[in-house]
Amino acid sequence: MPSPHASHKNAPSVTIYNLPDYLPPVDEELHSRMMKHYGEEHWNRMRRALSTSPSHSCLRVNTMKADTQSVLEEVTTYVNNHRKQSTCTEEKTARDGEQASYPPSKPYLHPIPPLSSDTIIIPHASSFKPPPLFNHFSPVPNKLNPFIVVVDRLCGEAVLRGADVFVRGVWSASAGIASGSRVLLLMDLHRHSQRGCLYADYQGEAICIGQGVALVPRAELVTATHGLGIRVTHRMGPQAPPLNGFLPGRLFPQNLPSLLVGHVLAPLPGSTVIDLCACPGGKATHLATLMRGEGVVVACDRSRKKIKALQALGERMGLLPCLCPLVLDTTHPVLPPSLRDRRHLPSSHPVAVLAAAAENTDGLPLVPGFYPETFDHVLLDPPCSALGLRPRFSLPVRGQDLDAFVAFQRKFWWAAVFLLRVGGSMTYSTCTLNPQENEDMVRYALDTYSILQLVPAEPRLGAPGGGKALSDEERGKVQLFLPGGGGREGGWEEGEEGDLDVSGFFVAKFVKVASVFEGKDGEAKGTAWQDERNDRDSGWKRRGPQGEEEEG
Ligand SMILES: C[S@@+](CC[C@H](N)C(=O)[O-])C[C@H]1O[C@@H](n2cnc3c(N)ncnc32)[C@H](O)[C@@H]1O
Repeated sequence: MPSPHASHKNAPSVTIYNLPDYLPPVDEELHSRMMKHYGEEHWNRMRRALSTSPSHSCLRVNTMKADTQSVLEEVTTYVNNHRKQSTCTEEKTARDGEQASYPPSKPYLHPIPPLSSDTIIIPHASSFKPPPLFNHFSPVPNKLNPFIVVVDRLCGEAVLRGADVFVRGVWSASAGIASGSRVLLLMDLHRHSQRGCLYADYQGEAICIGQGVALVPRAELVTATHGLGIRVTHRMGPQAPPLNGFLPGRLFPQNLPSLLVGHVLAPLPGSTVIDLCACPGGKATHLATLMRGEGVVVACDRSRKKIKALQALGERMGLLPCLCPLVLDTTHPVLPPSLRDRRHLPSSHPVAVLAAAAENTDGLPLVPGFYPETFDHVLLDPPCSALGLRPRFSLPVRGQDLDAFVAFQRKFWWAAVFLLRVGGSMTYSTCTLNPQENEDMVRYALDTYSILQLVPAEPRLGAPGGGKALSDEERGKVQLFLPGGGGREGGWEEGEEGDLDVSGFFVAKFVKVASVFEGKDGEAKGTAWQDERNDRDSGWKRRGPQGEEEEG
């Protein structure tokens, strides 16, 4: 619902939407596919939930560097100091005729083992009441009119997740803002005005997302290239505290379902693991931590820039050399066994391959790939349509793009199956609501690679899968997380499996029960899979669809 403050004469032409009524626009084809799968009511509930952030923050403790219980105490102190600070600012506002206050937050360890060993949940008070300054809002300047700052969409989404405003995210600002001015925060939806314009000249559609205190004057807000610009004192929805840069190296903010993936894969110390699509590295660093730094997690990504950043993260977290970041296109990472003989390598074990590798100028190993059936565990978390990320105010994916994601993801599967040793496990995950990339992909994998067996993804936090691609038993083995109240008609009862206010996510686990080279039809299958591999190199399909998680 647009607010009544739209389009006044001699004033910025702005239409303001209220949270959480705002439904992000979606491409027609995408809309109809989702409606068909989830039903109208459920899909609309999910769309609404997508424009809010989860009602908690989730933090993973780096147990290689810190003790979970003492980190919990530090987090509790930090969160409540932050709350007090914000309440002081709100009390000042209260003296000006408004009120806002929130109860103290009680962070806790996730109750389900083994998450209880490293997972801290910070529950947030939540209010969609417009912030106090909004009551004075009018596009026509007047005495009570507060200063307005418009931020871009990505910055706005980060603010709703708990971030302060960095100057790079500022799109437009009122004249006269000084350091210490209280400002109302709007999020621009369409970039119709010019970046850096005066708020009086701003035109467009926006959402009120909160209020804060300027840390620098207007000129710096709109021209500086880095640094904090506004401390946020009130956000629409969950009142998440800023956590970036808090206890660096010891804490890692990570969505709960993403954090679950490491525990589902559950590598033991000394294991040999490959993460085929590793960056930015949340899951790979978790795996190395669970292995207590013993063994190897080969963390591959085709983006050199991202791999360099992952190397720096691994260093900060004390996980090198167990974590081994590697630039590699993992749609074709399998070396033919014949190459091993030619190179006189002592072993095809990944560690031997890494040890024999030359280094490039960045100090990263130059490895063309690995030999078949040499990893104990494989993680496949490929680029996906990312329809589950929250909060989101734009869903740039079109219905027809979904097929492209599926085609691209299938290119990693043969590699995963070839690299995994017999008896080893493979975990597959996505952050999307698209069933083609979730349940349908599991069906594809089971039908294509009969040597893979679906096993329960445990511990269980999510709901069973949906749709018709999997049998009841198979649906019960995978985990599906849907924003806005679970995966079935009418939502879930409170406390029931699936009743989690999280981002959309999917996870499935497999074991490999026979060799790709074994069995009476093994050779034929091996050839077929090689064909699939050879098929990889055509046109844009090789580069993959340009989703959000892609290089760029
Ligand atoms: C969904 S993200 C992975 C997130 C990661 N697992 C984590 O937990 O932080 C997908 C990643 O795959 C990478 N990628 C895309 N195509 C690739 C390819 N052909 N080979 C290796 N990595 C690729 C992207 O650069 C991106 O970083």
